[in-house]
Amino acid sequence: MTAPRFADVLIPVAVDRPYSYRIPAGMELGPGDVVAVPLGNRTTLGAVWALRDEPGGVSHNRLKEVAARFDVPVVPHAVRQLCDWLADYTLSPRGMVLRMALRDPDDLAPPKPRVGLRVTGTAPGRMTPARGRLLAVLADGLARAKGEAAREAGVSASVVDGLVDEGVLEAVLMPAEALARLDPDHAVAALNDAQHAAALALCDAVAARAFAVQLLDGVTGSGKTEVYLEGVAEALRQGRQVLILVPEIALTTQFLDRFAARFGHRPAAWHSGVGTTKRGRVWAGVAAGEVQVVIGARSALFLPFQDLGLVVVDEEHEGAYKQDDGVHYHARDMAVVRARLEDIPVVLASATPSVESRVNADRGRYRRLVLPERFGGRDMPKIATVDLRSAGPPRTRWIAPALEAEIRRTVEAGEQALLFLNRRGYAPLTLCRTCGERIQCPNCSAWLVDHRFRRRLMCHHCGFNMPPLEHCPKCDAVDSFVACGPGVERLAEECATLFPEARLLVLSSDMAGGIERIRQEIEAVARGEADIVIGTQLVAKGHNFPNLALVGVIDADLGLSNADPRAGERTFQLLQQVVGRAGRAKDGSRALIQTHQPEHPIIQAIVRGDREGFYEVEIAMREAAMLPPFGRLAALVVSAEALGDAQAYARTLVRAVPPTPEVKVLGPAEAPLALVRGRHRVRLLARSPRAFDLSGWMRRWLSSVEAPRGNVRLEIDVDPQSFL
Ligand SMILES: Nc1ncnc2c1ncn2[C@@H]1O[C@H](COP(=O)(O)OP(=O)(O)OP(=O)(O)O)[C@@H](O)[C@H]1O
Ligand SMILES: [Zn+2]
Repeated sequence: MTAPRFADVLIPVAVDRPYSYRIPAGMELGPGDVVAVPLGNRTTLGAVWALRDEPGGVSHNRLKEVAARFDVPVVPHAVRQLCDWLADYTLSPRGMVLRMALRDPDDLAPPKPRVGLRVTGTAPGRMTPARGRLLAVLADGLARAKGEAAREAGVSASVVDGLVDEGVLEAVLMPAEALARLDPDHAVAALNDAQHAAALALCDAVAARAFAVQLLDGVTGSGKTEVYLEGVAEALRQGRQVLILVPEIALTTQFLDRFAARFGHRPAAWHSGVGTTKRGRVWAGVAAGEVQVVIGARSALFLPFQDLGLVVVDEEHEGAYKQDDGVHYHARDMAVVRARLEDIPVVLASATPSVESRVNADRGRYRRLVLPERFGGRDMPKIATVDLRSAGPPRTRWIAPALEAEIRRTVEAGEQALLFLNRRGYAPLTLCRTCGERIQCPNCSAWLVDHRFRRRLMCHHCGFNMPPLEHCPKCDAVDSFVACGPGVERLAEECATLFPEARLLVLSSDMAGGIERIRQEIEAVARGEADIVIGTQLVAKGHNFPNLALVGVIDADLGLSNADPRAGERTFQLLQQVVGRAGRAKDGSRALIQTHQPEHPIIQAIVRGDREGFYEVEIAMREAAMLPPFGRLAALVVSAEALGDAQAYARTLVRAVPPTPEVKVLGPAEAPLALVRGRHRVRLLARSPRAFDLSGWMRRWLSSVEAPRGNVRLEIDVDPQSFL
């Protein structure tokens, strides 16, 4: 057999098809190899998608040659299949999907050899206390990195340099740092019966080495983490790798510590906050099979695991798993796809499973593992509503008397209260008292949010910001602005007035100091170093605050009012999660929910702790309306600098809709967010039954229409989560 002479190479740009190249004599290529190929007048990176004896389509002589093959990990078979699958399903150019699965070979260079210092035996000419401390640290004769030695001895780097100059210390090469091995039996947790049963089922699934989806459905604080860590342990015993996806990886220090307590070491982390060098090492380690467990954000789905044995998706209901720019994909769903391609089990864990996952479990496609009670028999918080229509706070205040009394009681008892308000900044709207003008973003159909800590008015959609105004732009009145509605900063102001003695902490994703500061503050809350915590949805997610006894929801109606078909589900999940932060270590916890509609079925389901009731009603509603998972949806957003251009292209699309009884195309309609970043947005929505190949149909439809021209853009979102 002769070696194939042509290679189809996929390039990580917005193209859907691989290009054919000639393989130069002497070069051996395999599928997934990372190569350099000429493209136009430059050389670009690509991955070998297929090998052939005949070129695909183009005549032989015009074909260019593959320029080089890089000695880096290949894109594994399962990842190539995942790219193909994801591109087909989401109607994204395959090259853009590959982009998420490729690393620049420069970032994968083996780590530089480490240089250490050790004593030579020569005595220093002059002794100082600092030199003495340094030599004492190095007295064992072992080499240490310069910074490490200086830190351990508490001396400056110049002290070290001085001794090197005198020949007292010498530089030596140190062996590469070996990766710590995780020990599946390092500290096995004692599980309760429900945990034990669920863990056994997981371990069996891992041992079976076959595709299966487990929905780990356990109330908040039931100990889901301990359960899936047993699945991780089983995969480690089998010598296989594990991927754990989390929605907000930067805030998972608590999890990393728990993991280390269970297995002896932390897992490798993969997210945008990890530096390029470190990422390159994780990538290479994953490909070599040396990195055993990765905890990562959604992009970790594309890592080149050599022998993946289990995927865990924690907080599977989280909206953060949906990527809403570039390639629109849902990392939970793609985790299931990857598990199927690898033929391994996947665990979806949540206290509030998505309706999709719950329906899959009810239909028997997923196996449901239930933890019905909190670990240690802890009570769920006692939940009550505050009817804002009759028992609300005085004007321009947001904390009703009943909630105020509860907060006082809590703080006086030395426990923590958490006030939840899903609105960043001071006030969502600034209004001119004289003429009624509302201050809007110049680029978006959105109000500017008053951020007093930063002294800026900011747009939450495009990032536009400006200093607070003195004159009204419309009527020129001076000092005429009033802040309307509450944000977390304003709530903090109210708390400071009501509870001047209490230690207040505001947790919001836009705080100065970024993610690192938020991480520290979350740890401080967990240690009990705040009496009243005021937070956005950031605080609702998976944290363990042992001293937290009261949760107050300032405005439960926020998510209920809009026309988004997922609003009900999202509100239920968010409220259930935030209420579930209370009483995790002690009984007697409470939650108060302020609402204008205490009779609303979702609020009622929360108050009564009636999860099953919620799912029953929500599932019936989705089925009646043919909404996911009973029907399929795909959103198309046409945007342009001029509204007319966007509308014209949207109408062109509608005219070309192939007549198909299964599919209904709704729109065009102005998007709820009609203007973003200076672009006008018009939406279409395609809906089909579940059993219909909507992606394939869309591809046929769109290929019959001319691509948008000029500044008109078309964005496609299959299975949309957001309806803005
Ligand atoms: N078997 C166990 N032994 C000791 N402690 C446990 C065990 N299981 C759970 N816990 C403790 O119970 C608490 C809740 O567990 P965990 O955080 O895993 O719950 P969860 O189900 O993930 O909750 P949530 O969905 O609210 O995030 C934690 O403090 C955890 O350490
Ligand atoms: Zn804006």
